[in-house]
Order: sequence, then structure tokens, then C-alpha cells
Amino acid sequence: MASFDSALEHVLVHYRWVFVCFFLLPISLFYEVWLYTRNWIVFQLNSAPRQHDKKVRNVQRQVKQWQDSGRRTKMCTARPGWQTMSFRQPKYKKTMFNVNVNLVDIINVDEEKRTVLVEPLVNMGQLSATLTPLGWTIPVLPEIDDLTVGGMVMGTGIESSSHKYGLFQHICKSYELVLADGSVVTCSKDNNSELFYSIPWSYGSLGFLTAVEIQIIPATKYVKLEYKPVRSLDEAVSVFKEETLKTTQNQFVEGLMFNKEEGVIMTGNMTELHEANKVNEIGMWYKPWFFEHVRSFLKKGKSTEYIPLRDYYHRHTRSIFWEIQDIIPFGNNPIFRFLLGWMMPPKVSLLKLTQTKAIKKLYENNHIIQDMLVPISSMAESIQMFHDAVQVYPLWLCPFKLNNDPGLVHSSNNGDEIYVDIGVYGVPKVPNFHPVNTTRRIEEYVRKVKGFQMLYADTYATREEFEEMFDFSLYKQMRNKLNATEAFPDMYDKVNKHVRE
Ligand SMILES: Cc1cc2nc3c(=O)[nH]c(=O)nc-3n(C[C@H](O)[C@H](O)[C@H](O)COP(=O)(O)OP(=O)(O)OC[C@H]3O[C@@H](n4cnc5c(N)ncnc54)[C@H](O)[C@@H]3O)c2cc1C
Ligand SMILES: NC(=O)C1=CN([C@@H]2O[C@H](COP(=O)(O)OP(=O)(O)OC[C@H]3O[C@@H](n4cnc5c(N)ncnc54)[C@H](OP(=O)(O)O)[C@@H]3O)[C@@H](O)[C@H]2O)C=CC1
Ligand SMILES: CC(C)=CCC[C@@H](C)[C@H]1CC[C@H]2C3=C(CC[C@]12C)[C@@]1(C)CC[C@H](O)C[C@@H]1CC3
Repeated sequence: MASFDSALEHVLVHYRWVFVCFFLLPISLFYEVWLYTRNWIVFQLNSAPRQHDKKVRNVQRQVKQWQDSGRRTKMCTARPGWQTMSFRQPKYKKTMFNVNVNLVDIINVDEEKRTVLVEPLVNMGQLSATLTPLGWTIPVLPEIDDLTVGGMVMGTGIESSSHKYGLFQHICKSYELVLADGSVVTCSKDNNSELFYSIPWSYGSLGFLTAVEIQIIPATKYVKLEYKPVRSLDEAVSVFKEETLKTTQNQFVEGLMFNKEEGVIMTGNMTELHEANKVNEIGMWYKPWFFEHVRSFLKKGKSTEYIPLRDYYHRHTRSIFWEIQDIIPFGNNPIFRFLLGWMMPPKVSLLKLTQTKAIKKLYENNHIIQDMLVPISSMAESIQMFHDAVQVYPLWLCPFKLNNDPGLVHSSNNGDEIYVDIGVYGVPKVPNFHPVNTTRRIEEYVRKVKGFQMLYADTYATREEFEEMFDFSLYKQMRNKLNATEAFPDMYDKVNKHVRE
């Protein structure tokens, strides 16, 4: 029996692709088709607006139940940990009072006001599939289909249009929440503004989000994307900065570094028209993984393409950035793409649910998944620091604008400041990589340059170090005012390494 178990473990670890290709891919596809059909029917029937109030009352009823049961433990959402977009599972879900916030629908598109009202479990794939056929989109649409609006607001969301529009929180007009006392409130810049500004990055520690009103802008058919290869770190940083500052000329800016000296900076704009023979439907199942396609411009040189808008938005979905190459090493082979590519990608949630202990250990000890948000003035030094610490490539570079609104995360001066998200996802190539020590070194550097760590990833900061990184002044005030301290764990207690496994 023991030898059967170890043989099975060996297969699951060293040939994970067998399990993923023959089991997870068909289930993922089936799940996706079912969700798409269900959401399409609900939207066409327009039943979500009628159901919404009932669903909010159900959240209120559960909070009341928590109060009546003596408030023995704190509350969190009942969304299972394996469904969330982070490597870890939250341990607190096992012990806290779980509140079902099953709100999964787009409530209403208001073309006059230019807003869309959505429930928190609506995801990015669902939003782009619903809005683009109507001729609309949201200005910041984070690229992985399964990211939810709730996660984007309570955590954070970023995309290649963020240098123009800011983070996901900056395109939100209002939030509807159920608070610790069971009341429902709506907040915006002009109404309950202190609550409005405290919500982003608060990780569900102030109340349960039940609806979000988000700005919409007109969508076009294509994104005209220019690929500019760069041949040194200095050139990469100077081209990236220059293109980022052209906010009126560039709607999208993104960079991929393939080693410290070579990368491709991409700039894009929405357009209805296209030049002959320059359309590339990168989202089709037989197309190469996007990051490999981008790499090819290092050889081909500067170039322009017209990419269908939705294909552009979800360009990193099919290859889960570049994480899929560790799981299906031959996934970019043309034969695989033609035969099975239409089932890709496996759902991140299912990969997480089915990973064995050994795979988890492998990722813990030989893998890094982190996003650090640093002022653009520190970009070159930060890339060098990541290079020395982990040497993981491709490296994701995404600029964003941060204003000085009150709340947990804002610029360090009085106005707007440009930052860059440096994303590292992969197997470190340095011999002395140590998951805790290396990450702590990186965290220390980020604090020093007044940057921020994205908190879906492992954070090893102590409470004091954490409080140095984020501005807790308004947040703490609101936690006391709303009696959230006894109802919800604070933000640190939802994200630190001890509460995640
Ligand atoms: C077929 C294959 C699949 C891979 N899948 C992944 C993956 O899913 N995620 C990822 O981050 N990296 C994956 N890798 C890359 C792997 O992590 C690196 O090869 C390893 O981290 C290199 O470390 P090392 O040189 O110290 O190797 P080793 O000393 O060989 O390994 C270090 C430790 O990791 C374990 N280990 C090595 N390869 C794997 C593996 N594939 N799965 C589980 N444990 C392993 C070893 O048993 C050992 O305990 C894969 C590699 C191969 C060849
Ligand atoms: N491009 C990008 O911007 C990317 C961002 N990410 C990160 O992924 C995470 C989002 O993942 P996702 O799976 O969507 O979300 P999660 O389920 O991980 O939720 C993130 C946090 O938000 C809280 N939350 C979510 N919905 C509600 C709600 N309705 N009411 C109260 N609290 C809520 C959760 O609380 P609880 O623990 O109680 O459930 C949790 O603490 C974010 O942290 C984001 O920064 C990851 C990849 C890409
Ligand atoms: C663009 C930004 C800001 C972040 C992108 C982060 C993602 C690349 C990671 C978020 C969650 C990660 C997980 C995995 C890969 C990388 C992410 C998608 C796995 C699928 C890797 C394989 C493991 O077995 C499960 C992981 C779950 C989380």
C-alpha cells in the first residue's frame, strides 16, 4: 500500500501534466461553459436586480445570527480558500463564523451614467464577456479571468491601463456593504466618504461587500499594440518611463524582461480599425502563449499588431502568465496547442485544490510568487535587486498612477505619483534562495523605497513592519467607529503568513 502511495505521489509530482491534461482540463472546460451559460441566461432574463435585495437580506440575516449566537468568533466570507487567487489557503476560514456572500451577478449597465453595478463575485472574464458586446468596458480590467470584483476592491487590482486610470479602486464609484451591526450602507466620494476611502486593501475587515458601482468607458474592436525590444536595463527603464508618461498617447503600457538586459516594452491603444494582415487573434487556442509571442520580438525587432480587445485583456490567462510552463512543459508545442489547446487553461482554483503536499512543498521551497509596487524612480534599482535576490524571468512590469486620496495606500507626496508593479512568478535561479529570508529582504527593500507589497502573496512582515508600509490612520478610526474590531480580524490578521497555509 505504502509503495502504491509513493508511486502515485511520484506520478502526481513528476508527471503532474498527466493529471492536469486528462482530468483538470476537461473539468475546467465544463465548469467554464456551465458558468458562462448560466451568467448569460441570468443577464438576458434581467433577474439579478430583482434578486439582489433578497441576497443582501440573506447576508444581513447571517450577521444577525452571529450577533444572536454570542459573537464567539469573528466573521469572514464563506468562500472556500481553494477558490481564491493566491497560492495559500486561509486558515481562519476553519475557525471563524463563515458568512455566505453568494452574490455572483451583474445587476445593471447604466449607459447614461456610464457605470455598471455588479455583485462582488462577478469575475473579470464575466465582466468583459458581458460588456464588450454592448460596446463598453471597464477602464482597468485585470487580466486573469477568475479574479473577482470583491477581491479587486478588498485586495487590489492592477492592469496595463493603470498608469492612466489608477488601481481598480480608483475606477469604483460606490460600494454597498453590510456592516458589523447588520445595517446596509452605501458609500462614495460624496457620501460616507471616510468609509469609501477605507475599503480598498482592507481584506474584508470592515464589512461585507454586496455591490460595487464601477465606471465604464466605450470599448473598441481592437487594441493596436506596439512591441519595442530593449537591449539594456537602462534602455528598458528609460523607454518604459517615457511611454508611461504619455498618458494621452498610450492607453496601455506593459513590459516583460526576459533577462536583466533584454525585454520588450508594449504600448497600446484601443481602435476600431486595423491595417490589412496585421490582426492577431492571440486568444485563439492554437496561438503561442502570449509571453513567448512577446519574446519573439527580441529577434523580429520593433513591430505592430491589432489584437481583438478581449484577447488583449486576457492575454496572460491561457498561460497563467508563465506559470503553466512548470505544469505542462510541452504546452506551447504547436501539436499540443492544436489538439488540446482549446481546453486551456486549467482553472487556478482546481490546480490549487488538487495539489499534493509534495507539490505544495516544491512551490514553497523552490518557487516565488510576489508583486512589489515601487515608485518608478526606484525601478532600475528594484529590477537589479530582484535580479540579485531571485533571478526569475520573465519579469512583469506594469506602471500605475497612485493619487493622494486617504486610505491604506496612497502616494507619499501631495499629488499623483507613478509607481511600477514588478511581478516575479517562477523558479529562482540563484543558489542561495530561501523562501523566508529572501522574501523578507525584498520586503525590507520595498519598505525602504516607500513601496507596497501585494497581499495575495506570502508576506513575512511583522505587524510593526506592516504598519510602516501601509497608512493605518483612517482605517483604525473606521474599525473603531463601526465596531469592526470585535466583528472582523484586522487586515494583518487576514494576510500574514501565520494565518495562511
Ligand atoms: C517535469 C517537471 C515538472 C516541474 N514542475 C514544477 C512545478 O509544478 N512547479 C515548480 O515550481 N517547479 C516545477 N519544476 C521545476 C522544479 O521546481 C525545479 O526543477 C526545481 O525547483 C529545481 O530545484 P533543484 O535544482 O534544487 O532540484 P532538486 O534538488 O531536484 O529538487 C529540489 C526539491 O524539489 C523536489 N522536486 C524537484 N522537481 C520537482 C517537481 N517537478 N515536483 C515536485 N517536487 C520536485 C525534489 O524532490 C527536491 O525535494 C518542474 C520540473 C520538471 C522537470
Ligand atoms: N492583476 C491583478 O491585479 C491581480 C491581483 N491579484 C490579487 O488576487 C486577490 C483577489 O483574488 P480573488 O480570488 O478575486 O479574491 P479573494 O477571495 O482572495 O478575496 C481577497 C480578500 O477580499 C475579501 N473579500 C472578497 N470579497 C469580499 C466581500 N464580498 N466582502 C468582504 N470581503 C471580501 C476576502 O475576505 P475573506 O478572506 O473573508 O474571504 C479576502 O480577504 C487580490 O488580493 C488581488 O490583489 C492576483 C492576481 C492578479
Ligand atoms: C498580475 C498580478 C498582480 C499577479 C499575478 C499572480 C499570479 C501569477 C499568481 C496568483 C495566484 C498564483 C497561483 C499559481 C500560479 C501563479 C498565480 C496564478 C498556481 C496555479 C501554481 C501551481 C500551484 O499548484 C497552484 C497555484 C495557485 C495560485
